[in-house]
Amino acid sequence: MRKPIIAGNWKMYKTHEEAKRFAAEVRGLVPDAGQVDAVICAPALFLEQLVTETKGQNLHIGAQTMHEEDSGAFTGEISPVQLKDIGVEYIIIGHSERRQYFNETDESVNRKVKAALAHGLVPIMCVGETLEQRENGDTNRVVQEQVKAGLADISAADVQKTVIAYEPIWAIGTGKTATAEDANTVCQVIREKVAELSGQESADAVRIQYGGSVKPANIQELMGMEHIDGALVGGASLESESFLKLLEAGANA
Ligand SMILES: O=C(CO)COP(=O)(O)O
Repeated sequence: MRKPIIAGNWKMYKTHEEAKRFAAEVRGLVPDAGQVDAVICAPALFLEQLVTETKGQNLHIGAQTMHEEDSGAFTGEISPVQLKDIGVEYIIIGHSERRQYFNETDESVNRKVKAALAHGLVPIMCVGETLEQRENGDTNRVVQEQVKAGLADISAADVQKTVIAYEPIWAIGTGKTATAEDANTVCQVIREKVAELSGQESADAVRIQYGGSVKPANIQELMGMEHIDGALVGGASLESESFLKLLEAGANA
């Protein structure tokens, strides 16, 4: 069985003080590691502090993007080596907001996924269609192409360590969720693509999250679906109370 993974994506929210308060509020309340992997992907500024403040708990810290090189003259960027050095364990790669506003492409996503794996970070690789693509019946083709390009030249052992997040762009921050059945269908399409690219063992092991307006009220139904192994959550991960409810639902899935 695949262990559920619930990850919060704080995006560009919270002050230093608010991040600190969140860590204090969840202390001692995170379900244990046998039940669920719990992750917070925070703004880079707060990563080191959060790693320290969550030590010894089943709450793992991730970044929201990174550069693929180990070091170099890339003003403003952060490398996998630097993230690993301060105790970061997860990295979101190719979020639709990065693809839309920061020119990330399937090719750069692939380079970053490889770099993350090479440095022992767990990549959460995001895929998903726009509303227009969905309305044109292109959803399956779009996500299959993103998965194929994103996982190009990655060994089966590394594919099995990767988390794929299916986030339909029209469902992000809009309050619109894909129905659990629709989300499950696309996650199944992704799993079948992984089987074709990397073998059945990879497809059985790879964890696929759904993301897009996930909240305590709908997570249970989503987690009940065969091909949905977790959630990547924006808005509902910002408050400790709702994040803990999401973890609880993940632990009981
Ligand atoms: O983009 C998301 C997580 O990466 C989803 O955001 P919301 O949960 O706020 O819709």
